[in-house]
Amino acid sequence: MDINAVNALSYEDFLEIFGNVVEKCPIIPAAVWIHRPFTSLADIEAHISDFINSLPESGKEGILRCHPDLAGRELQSGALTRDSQDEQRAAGFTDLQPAEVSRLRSLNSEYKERFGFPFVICARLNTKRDIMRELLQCLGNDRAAERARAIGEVKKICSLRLRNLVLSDSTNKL
Ligand SMILES: NC(=O)N[C@H]1NC(=O)NC1=O
Repeated sequence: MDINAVNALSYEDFLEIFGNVVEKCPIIPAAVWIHRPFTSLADIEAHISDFINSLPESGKEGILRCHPDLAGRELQSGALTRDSQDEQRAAGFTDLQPAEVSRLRSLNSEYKERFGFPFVICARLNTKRDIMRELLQCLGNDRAAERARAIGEVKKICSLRLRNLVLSDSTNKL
């Protein structure tokens, strides 16, 4: 869909289509609706980013807590959102060996205990090996640094989800 088609959507249809660009946080696309008409895909992305930046630190952590664990029980039971399922598959998490699953789960638990929110990383931009390395490294960060890094990853995930839904400006020109 191009940006004109996005701007022509009803509020309900906009939320139906864009409701999960930030995992399980439909309030975010709902909040940026007020900025229509959007001038481009980058414009929608910038409004989402500004909205997230405007939240108090507790709100940012709330966004992080909406994210499922990588290779967690929801992946195993098929309870992930379609977006998450596709992203975790792309990073190779549907094909882990049992030993890799238990290692990852134990590191995820340690991380959650330390920071109070799950480890979040843009799965589409990393291999499972990168992700394991990053998770180990991040365990040494302090909470504020980790919150900021993870929110940066939420924005990358959002950007890729938006690109799946809206043609970019350069594509529009083709
Ligand atoms: N925890 C976490 O990073 N989850 C995710 N990352 C991603 O790209 N999709 C997710 O569900």
